[in-house]
Formats: sequence, C-alpha cells, structure tokens
Amino acid sequence: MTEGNAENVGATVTASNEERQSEEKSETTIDKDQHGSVYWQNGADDKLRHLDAGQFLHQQLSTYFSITNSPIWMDSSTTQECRELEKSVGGPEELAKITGSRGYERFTGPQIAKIYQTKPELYLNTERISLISSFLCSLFLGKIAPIDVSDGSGMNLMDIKSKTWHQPLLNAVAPDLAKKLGDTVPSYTNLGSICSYFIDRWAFNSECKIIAFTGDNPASLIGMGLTEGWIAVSLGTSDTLFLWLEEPKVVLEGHILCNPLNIDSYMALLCFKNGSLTRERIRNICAEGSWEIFNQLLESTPRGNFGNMGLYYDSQEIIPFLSGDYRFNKAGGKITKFSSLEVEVRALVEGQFIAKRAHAEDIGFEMGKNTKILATGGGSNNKSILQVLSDVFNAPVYVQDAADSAMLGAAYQAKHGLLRHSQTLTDIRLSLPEPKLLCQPYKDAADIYTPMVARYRNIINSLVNN
Ligand SMILES: Nc1ncnc2c1ncn2[C@@H]1O[C@H](COP(=O)(O)OP(=O)(O)O)[C@@H](O)[C@H]1O
Ligand SMILES: O=C(CO)[C@@H](O)[C@H](O)COP(=O)(O)O
Repeated sequence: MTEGNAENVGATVTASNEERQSEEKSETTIDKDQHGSVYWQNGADDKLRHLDAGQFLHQQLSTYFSITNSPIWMDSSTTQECRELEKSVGGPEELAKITGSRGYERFTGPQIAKIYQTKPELYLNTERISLISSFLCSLFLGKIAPIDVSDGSGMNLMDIKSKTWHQPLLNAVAPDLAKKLGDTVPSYTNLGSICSYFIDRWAFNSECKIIAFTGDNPASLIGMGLTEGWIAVSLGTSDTLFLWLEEPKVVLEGHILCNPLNIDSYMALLCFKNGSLTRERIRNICAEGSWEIFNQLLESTPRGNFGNMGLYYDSQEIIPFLSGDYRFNKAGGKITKFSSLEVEVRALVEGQFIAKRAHAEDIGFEMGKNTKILATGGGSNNKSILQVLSDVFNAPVYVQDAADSAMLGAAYQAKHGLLRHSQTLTDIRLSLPEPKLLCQPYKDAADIYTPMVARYRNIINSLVNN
C-alpha cells in the first residue's frame, strides 16, 4: 500500500495470505474490506479450476492477474471519474437514487473507469473483476465467485432496488463490463462445495460449503444483530457508523447498501477514513505511544474542552472531503497549537465523535431517548474513548464480548447461509450473550455537545467552501 499521495493500492497476491476467516467444519465465509477490486487475467477461471495441491497458493496465483496492484478502499484518486459517472446519469442525486451513493472515490466503479482510461490494454486482458470478498471466495470455491449484493452496492454500479448491474452506468465506465462482473447473488447464497485444493492440502472437510463472502461492514451488521433504535459504531482502521434500514433513502453524504441478511432490506453506512490511525498518531505525539497515558490525558479535561475544538485528517477524509489538522479556540479563532497535550487529546476524540453525530443526523438518524449505541472494532476496547462517544451522542454505549463483530458476523452468515431454510438467524444467534452496558452519558452532555455539533457544521461549511 502506498500512503502519502492519494493513490492507494495493495498487492493482490499478498492479500490472499492475510485473510481473517471464520471456518467451521461444514461451512465457511469471510468478510473483507469493502470496495477494493481484483483483476483476473484472461484464462484465470480455468486455472483456478485446476489448482495444484502440491504447491503454495501464492506461487500459483502470481500469474493469474492482469493488474498486480489492486486499488483498495483508502484510495481517493478518482474524483474526476466520480464526476463523470454522476454526469452520465444526470447528477449526484440520480446516482445516489440508483446505487445508494453519489460518486465516491474508493467505490469500485470509478476505480474501474480509471483503470480502463489509464491502462486500456490491461483492462482488455481482464477476464473477470472481483471485489476482495469475492476474490477470496473464488479461491475457496476453485472458480470465480459471484459478487454478493451487499458488497456489490459499494461499487456505484448496481441498482440497489433490482440488485442487478445498471447497464447505463456500466457503459459509462468501460466496455463489456457486465461480462467481467458476472451476476450478483444474495449475500447468504450457498455457492457449493469447497474446492479440492483445500481438501487435499489443508484437510478441509469435503462436505464444507462455501457461502458468498461479503464486506467487513455488512458482516459487522450481522455480527452485531442490530435492531431498531440501535446504531453501530465501529472503531477500526476506518471509523464507520451503520444501521439497519427497511426502506432505502436518498443520501448525498454516506451510503445505502443492500442488506446482507434480508434481500428486501437495506443498511445505512457512514465511513470516516481517519479513525484509529489518526488516534494512534496523536497518542504517539502526546502520550508516548501509550493508550493508558492517552486516557489519563483525556480524562483530565472537562467535557467541552474549554471551548476548544479540533479536526484531524491524516489522509484525505471521505466526509467531509478535507485533509490536514484544524484547531479552533473558544472564540472560534483558528490556531496552530493547543495550550496542552490534554486539550489536544480531547479535541481529537470529541471532534471525531461530533462529526459522526452531525453526519448521522444529516442522513436522517434521529437520536431519541431509546437510542443505544453498540460499539465494536479495536478502538471499542477503550472505555475512556467510549465515554466521550456516549456523551456526544447522549446515549448509552454497549459492547459485545467479541469485539470483532465482522468476524463474528461472517461466522453467523456461514451458518445462516447453510441452515436458513430450517432456522432463523435469531435462533442461530441465540448462543450470543446480550451486549453489555459500558458507558452512560453524563447529565450535562446534551447541553454541552448539541451546540458543539452546530459549531462543527459551521466550521465544516467554511472549510469546505474555502
Ligand atoms: N485500547 C485501545 N484504545 C484505542 N484504540 C485501540 C485500542 N486497542 C486497539 N486499538 C485500535 O484498533 C485498531 C484496529 O482495529 P480493528 O477493528 O482490528 O481494525 P480493522 O478496521 O483494520 O479491522 C488499531 O489501529 C488500534 O489503534
Ligand atoms: O470503505 C469502507 C467502508 O465503506 C471501510 O470501512 C472499509 O470497508 C475497510 O475498513 P477497515 O476495516 O480497514 O476499517
């Protein structure tokens, strides 16, 4: 992966060595980062069907790809392709109506358009295009696997209502794209048996079925078992917010994805690129690289941070489209440095959660007295950070025993895909303990943070417009 400029790619072959997997004796599925794409060379499907169990997978795979550096979700180099895609259907709102999102740089459609425009010969030498999830699925299946509708709705190419590719959008991106993408499937589809490579080389049970693989956020939705009133906040490399939706909405900031569990339902997703890595940067600068010291600093400052506010974007942020660090004092003046490390740490954490609340409200999420937050991801191990989340949203924060909800969701989806004709997901999830209440908002939280959310909106408006 290259950081520092806007282009982010990952080597395709190494990706196959680092997957997280939820494997049971009789069914397997995996969740992976969304939006990244993998380009299979002409003839790759046939080669996949004849994997040699006597050789390492990565050695055999090294010649299967037309493009060796796959674009990943952190890429933000396709602004021009996004605008062109929006224009092709009549504007951003139209694109959002069809696909659930206006044009987003990391989404796969604009990424494919860029590849076609900059490397047409490589595109033409591509037999099929997979998402990272369906790429990994293909390895286990021993042939190129279909894209599931939930991960497929993160591409700016699929009609989220019909769950099929939108031909005018495909035409706007590149020729012959429908053939290269293949048909989509519901996310819980049982795709058949595991291929002989894994049986012969790794002693997988030959009865093991492969359930369609999906993205990490749809998998998290499953793992968290969200119901009405709950909002999920995942504090991973990216920070994401998501909730179950019965009906699709049209949102210009954020995404509506197809639901991985119910083909007629949807999920709303907001993704903030600068999550844990930005928290790590400020921890390293202010707290000697220690979360313990970071938490002491955070807890030694009052809610509202004496009126100071900070916004920190190490990489080009998705919402809002900004980069760099911004610090503001009580009077609203832009400053270059805060007076203490404590203030810096609180400005970072408050700023991150104020942004989440503002943008969640923008997509229509209404905070009420029954709102509950379920936190997950690596950052949810930190109670001091979760207390700020609770205060900013003025809602209780719960956690699950297993903080890695995406992996848990993949495991439940595997079982659901196999048993869904005889058992409901609720039956399947019965063994999962109830989420635990970890933080309650302080009484003054709403009075402090509601005005700060309004202030955040003003700051963002002025930064974006300038
Ligand atoms: N105690 C902690 N406090 C704050 N952040 C933490 C803590 N433990 C882990 N993290 C963060 O969690 C991140 C990894 O989260 P994870 O959900 O595994 O990431 P990914 O989204 O890549 O799957 C790390 O970048 C790390 O900074
Ligand atoms: O782009 C998005 C969602 O739209 C990201 O959430 C990626 O799906 C990967 O996130 P991490 O798991 O690395 O945080």
